[in-house]
Amino acid sequence: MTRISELYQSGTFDLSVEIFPPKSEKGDANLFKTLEELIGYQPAFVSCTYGAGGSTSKRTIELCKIIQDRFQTPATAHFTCVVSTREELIEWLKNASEAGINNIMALRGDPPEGQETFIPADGGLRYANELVALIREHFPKMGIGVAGYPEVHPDAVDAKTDLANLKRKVDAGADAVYTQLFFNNSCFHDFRERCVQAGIHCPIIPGIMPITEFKRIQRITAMCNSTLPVELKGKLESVKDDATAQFEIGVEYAIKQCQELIDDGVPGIHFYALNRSPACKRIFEALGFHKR
Ligand SMILES: NC(=O)C1=CN([C@@H]2O[C@H](COP(=O)(O)OP(=O)(O)OC[C@H]3O[C@@H](n4cnc5c(N)ncnc54)[C@H](O)[C@@H]3O)[C@@H](O)[C@H]2O)C=CC1
Ligand SMILES: Nc1nc(=O)c2c([nH]1)NC[C@@H]1CN(c3ccc(C(=O)N[C@@H](CCC(=O)O)C(=O)O)cc3)CN21
Repeated sequence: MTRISELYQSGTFDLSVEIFPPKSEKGDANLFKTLEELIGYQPAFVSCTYGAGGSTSKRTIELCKIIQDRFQTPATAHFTCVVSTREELIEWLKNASEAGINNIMALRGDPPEGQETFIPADGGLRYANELVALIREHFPKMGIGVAGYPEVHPDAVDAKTDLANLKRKVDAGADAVYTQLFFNNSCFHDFRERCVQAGIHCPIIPGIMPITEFKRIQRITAMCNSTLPVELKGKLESVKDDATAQFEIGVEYAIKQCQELIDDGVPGIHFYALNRSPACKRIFEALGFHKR
């Protein structure tokens, strides 16, 4: 199956979609329905997150295997440094590789629930660049994606240091950068320009999350340190008791935002679909991507 290193060639456009491991059987059924809907748009890969505290580490591999075997679509497994020793990380990578997974999203990881700051495990890794280096050392052919922060990572000392840290990840061998979700394209443009100036030359893929619910997006943007433009927030607030109106505003906004990015020549878009298909379907169709 395709590796991230083979994507984003000039003249191509690659869609990708992100999901998370559900916590119930009902959640599983919903996820498989979502995958069936979205796979028709032939994403270059589907990525599956890795639960905080490594809670879903086996599930992430299982779901990636299902994405590849049942849905015939390349998978990218998210992978974090949280709670694992070096040896445990290598063991997980071996399992992933044996399951046929060719792509890893290499992350430091969020602190486990109830913990404010990230504390590295004894004998573990502290930063994502160390994880990238570990993967490159033991599995040199693996496709590797890393996270980039147009609005700066919440733990970062400042924007410049954060960018220097992104460069460490790319220099350690990452193939592409996937951005944290953002709603203001000018943030992305500035970020991309700063990346080039800092000597980061790999593809930078915007990460877009369609808004489907005002409450949910407020929760998620707080977690991700992403800003909702004042005007958009006001519009959503004015229909806070109308779920359908919130969805419509979210879809309209994402279509405009993505169309602008495509017109600007981005090599792909990574969609934070997060186990839901209706908004993505509407957006894909409006952008001229049609079902196979
Ligand atoms: N889909 C997912 O699962 C995603 C998860 N995230 C989460 O975002 C958080 C950060 O992850 P990453 O971006 O992978 O972490 P990272 O290790 O690249 O960066 C984390 C923080 O440490 C700083 N830093 C990085 N390398 C450093 C170094 N060598 N020396 C000193 N400081 C350094 C960075 O500036 C940043 O503030 C995690 O909580 C991750 O799980 C982010 C995007 C997507
Ligand atoms: N700091 C950070 N951590 C992440 O894990 C992360 C990011 N940023 N940025 C991009 C995406 C967004 N992620 C998300 C966001 C929301 C859900 C989500 O929908 N969670 C459910 C609850 C999960 C459950 O209990 O089943 C929700 O309704 O909020 C999952 C992954 C993963 N990614």
